[in-house]
Amino acid sequence: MENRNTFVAPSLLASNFLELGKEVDMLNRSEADWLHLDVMDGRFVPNISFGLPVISQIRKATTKTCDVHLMIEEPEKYAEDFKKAGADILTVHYEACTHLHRNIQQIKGLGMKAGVALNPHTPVHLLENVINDIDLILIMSVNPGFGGQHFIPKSLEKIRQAREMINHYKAHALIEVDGGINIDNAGDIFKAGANVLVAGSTVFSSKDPEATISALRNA
Ligand SMILES: O=C(CO)[C@@H](O)[C@H](O)COP(=O)(O)O
Repeated sequence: MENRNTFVAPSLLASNFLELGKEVDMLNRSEADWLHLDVMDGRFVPNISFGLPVISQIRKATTKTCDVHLMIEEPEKYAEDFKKAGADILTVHYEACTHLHRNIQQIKGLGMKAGVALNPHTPVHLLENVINDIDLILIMSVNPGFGGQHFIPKSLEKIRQAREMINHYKAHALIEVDGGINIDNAGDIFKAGANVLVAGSTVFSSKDPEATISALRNA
């Protein structure tokens, strides 16, 4: 990860899958820091997106960080496969992991950065016992499963709480925020303490996605 502490990670969920190669080329040219890849299993969330073969192809087409967000049950069964597919960061959901500490160790043992995502109803303090073990907290600012939803305002308070917890425990985890992010709220989200903004529809439905990525990054 580069020596900057604010990043933008466009979510390919909102891209044109028929033109995936061109979309990745656009992201390669852009100031996007990471590519955010949403994997949904139709069980943990009520939607199915894409999986390992698509991520392997994207990996071959970019040198940018591949930030994989698993919205799946039993993520431990697939961690090794996602490493082989090219994930740099693997994020699992707190709500999907009975043995979260073990799952984090597994991901790090495979050589990836480990993230933990929190659904909107899940309190931040539940990560206290693993905060020094993880590289990233992903605060979901919408209920996971779909792009194009509205940012849940309470998420700003959760970002502040996460920042306080990281400072208190002298942890190094980055705070990533995902869902309903646009040019108008990006500045407040960074100000609350976020490091990484994930944006899907704001980037891919924009007339000039590259300019939108730069604007988000400088918000
Ligand atoms: O993980 C998810 C949805 O579950 C997100 O990454 C969305 O893809 C973000 O989309 P927008 O809200 O930015 O359209």
